[in-house]
Amino acid sequence: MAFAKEPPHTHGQPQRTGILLCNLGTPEAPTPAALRRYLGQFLSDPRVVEIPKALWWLILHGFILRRRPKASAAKYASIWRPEGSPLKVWTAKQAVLLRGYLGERGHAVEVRYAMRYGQPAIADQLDALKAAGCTRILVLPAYPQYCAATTASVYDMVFQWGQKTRTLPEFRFINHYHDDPGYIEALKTAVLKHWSTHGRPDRLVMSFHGMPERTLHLGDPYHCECHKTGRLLAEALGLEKAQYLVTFQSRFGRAKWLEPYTEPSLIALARQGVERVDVICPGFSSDCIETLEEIDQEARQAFLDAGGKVFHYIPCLNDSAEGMRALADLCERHLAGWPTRTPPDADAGQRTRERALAMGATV
Ligand SMILES: C=CC1=C(C)c2cc3[nH]c(cc4nc(cc5[nH]c(cc1n2)c(C)c5CCC(=O)O)C(CCC(=O)O)=C4C)c(C)c3C=C
Ligand SMILES: [Fe+2]
Ligand SMILES: [Fe+2]
Repeated sequence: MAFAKEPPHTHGQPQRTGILLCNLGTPEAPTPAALRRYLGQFLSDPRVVEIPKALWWLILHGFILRRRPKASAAKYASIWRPEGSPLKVWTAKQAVLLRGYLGERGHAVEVRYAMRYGQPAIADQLDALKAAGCTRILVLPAYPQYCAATTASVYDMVFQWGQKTRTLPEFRFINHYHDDPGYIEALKTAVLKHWSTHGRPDRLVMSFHGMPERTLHLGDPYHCECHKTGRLLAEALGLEKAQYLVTFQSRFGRAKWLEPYTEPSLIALARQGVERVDVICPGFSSDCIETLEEIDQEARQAFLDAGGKVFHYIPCLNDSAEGMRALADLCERHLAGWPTRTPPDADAGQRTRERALAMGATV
């Protein structure tokens, strides 16, 4: 294998620090063709679908990629924004804001975002960070709970890039932050803000993305970490066990996934006479198809059709000041020992915030 040519090493080159915020990925457009490309790449990742390659290839190309792109495109069209897919719009804003928050604290860091599937690709953004003089890179997967399908898959991509690179930067990885006090506090604030205007529900449903149940038995910590997040958030809110529920959404295929499933749980609550539910999705760092369409549209309808009266969806942390502060704190701790400090440049932070505001951020 040939390594790409790099500029010759010279002493005294600038040694900068970069952060790469990595999210899942999203189609480039809400069209069947773009969905086919996106789903084709996503669902070919052996970290995501763990069944023998030849058999899965037949199922994926013979069935799934024939029907799902069209159905999914219609769902994406219902949540699409003028600037693009919500997942990408939020992730891009978070990267800009993270640089601003860290800049205000006196850390001079380059922050870029990347998508595990689609654009901007992790490899391209690592090249860009390297070209900008970053010799230290902190990788922040945008997933609070560790899961092999998501977190480890981001690492795979970074390692793949590393295998083709001669002069590797020093890497650090944030494995998870499911029990980080700042993250729990940010979720608590989001819920309390919602309740201060809308009052309290009969139940708070915390819905996390699902996984095949066998991955739990194979040792994936994801299920446990979702429950820990749920418990810590409930404790922070002073909720009793009967006042909240941890559920799993987005089941894919026929295998058993983690239970209880979100939508059937909501239907059961409605049938039990629970009038109002609030749903929050703490596993998603930004709103996306899974929250905006599956929860705020489909699950809402299912709850109301089953006799429920009031359904509130509490948005993800997105670009909220609380969420950004939690991410900045988390990064700051993981940057410890790296020479990122410059004299505090409040103006740089302010300029970055202005850029984020120009992009429509709400902070
Ligand atoms: C086998 C299939 C899937 C596994 C396993 C899976 C795990 C998983 N996914 C997320 C986060 C997201 N998933 C999103 C979309 C999405 N997920 C799957 C399938 C699996 N996910 C599909 C097919 C899709 C696309 C939408 C659809 O066609 O239904 C998204 C949103 C992307 C967006 O563009 O908005 C996120 C985020 C986690 C955290 C996870 C395991 C823990
Ligand atoms: Fe998913
Ligand atoms: Fe979904």
